[in-house]
Amino acid sequence: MLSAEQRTLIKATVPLLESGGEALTRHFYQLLFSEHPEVHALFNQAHQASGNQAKALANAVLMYARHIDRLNELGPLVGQIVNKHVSLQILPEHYPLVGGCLLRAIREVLGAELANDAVIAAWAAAYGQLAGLLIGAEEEVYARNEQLDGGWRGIREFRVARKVAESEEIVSFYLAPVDGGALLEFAPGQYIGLRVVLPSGEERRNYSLSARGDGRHYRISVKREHGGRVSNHLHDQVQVGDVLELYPPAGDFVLRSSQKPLALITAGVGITPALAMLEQARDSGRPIHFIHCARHAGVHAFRDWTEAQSAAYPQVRHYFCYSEPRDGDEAHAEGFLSPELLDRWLPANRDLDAYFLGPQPFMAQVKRQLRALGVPQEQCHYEFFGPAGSLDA
Ligand SMILES: NC(=O)C1=CN([C@@H]2O[C@H](COP(=O)(O)OP(=O)(O)OC[C@H]3O[C@@H](n4cnc5c(N)ncnc54)[C@H](O)[C@@H]3O)[C@@H](O)[C@H]2O)C=CC1
Repeated sequence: MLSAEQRTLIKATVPLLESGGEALTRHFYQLLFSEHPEVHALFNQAHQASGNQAKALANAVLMYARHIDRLNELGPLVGQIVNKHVSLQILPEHYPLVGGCLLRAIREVLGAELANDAVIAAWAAAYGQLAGLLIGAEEEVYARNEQLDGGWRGIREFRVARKVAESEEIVSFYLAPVDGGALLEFAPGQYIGLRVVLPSGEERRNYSLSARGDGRHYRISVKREHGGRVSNHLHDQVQVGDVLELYPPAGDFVLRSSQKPLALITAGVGITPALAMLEQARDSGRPIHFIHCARHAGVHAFRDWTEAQSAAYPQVRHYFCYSEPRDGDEAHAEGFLSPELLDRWLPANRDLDAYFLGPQPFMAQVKRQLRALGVPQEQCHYEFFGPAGSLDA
């Protein structure tokens, strides 16, 4: 338990973290990777290079410091972190490594005067409290996943049963457990954790489950990322019959129970979780507005499938928008998604549930546009692939 004095010291560091938070976390990651190279695999190096991971940690630390008196008001943040950690198999032994480097980084970036012994001790206590909270919540999930039918803890081997090209840059993998056992059920919108060992070392990634599944396979659909170590490995090296190592499904970007009209608005590879969501929602009979933005038809994955869904289910409407159409490409509109298009494609009654996913500038725009169109903000849901960020900056 933190003392009142320690809480005061923590709160006093909030403005410092706000102005220098990212410098602090960047320094922290440098320390962490130089002192504990074994944790490299737990962090996607592309997110590292872009600075997103440092921003996300800065944001989390800041939120925690701001709410130190009322941790129950942290909202979805703790759940989001727990889900990410579980999907990458973060374990109790990782916390002291992170904690030690974080405290050192605070001291070195703020300087000995600002980060004096009392401040460091307060942060050590706060970190210990946060770590205890997360370790407890994560163990609950690990234990539950292990006990559920078809569940498991840690790694389970899956064999690639099918590999299907979905567009010029997205490939689906159908994965069946090598042990032939049952499959843990998941909620559409969730992702699995994948561990691969490459010549350059171990890597872990999350991939959304892109189909509701047949109870025997999970499906992931992977976009080839320029320079992406894991996506290029999956595209080029992994073939039918090969074995991949998975951690159980996780994630809280899932459909909330509702009968209101549903808008699934995606761009690029962000379409993947929305496919499974559409499958889940279509059986309920609620109206579904499936809006997808792609650069052009060549990279528009699952077009045939989406069209077949709206042909088979009258309550499903689909709209495609191409930002860089090639000659002969046909779509419902061209350019980026605009307020006018959304206005036209969404039902006139704006009391709907919207789930959107795509590149960050796209999500920021959709969020603003939905608000302007009068969709209640608490009915708008989105997720970041990789470290959480902010759409409001
Ligand atoms: N939620 C998340 O965190 C997601 C992140 N991404 C990341 O975004 C990157 C690009 O994803 P791709 O599938 O290659 O998408 P992309 O680059 O093919 O773009 C798809 C569509 O997004 C829209 N879009 C792109 N930039 C926009 C902008 N500035 N404003 C408004 N709309 C815009 C356009 O309609 C475009 O056709 C990837 O590196 C991926 O990892 C992708 C999907 C989800």
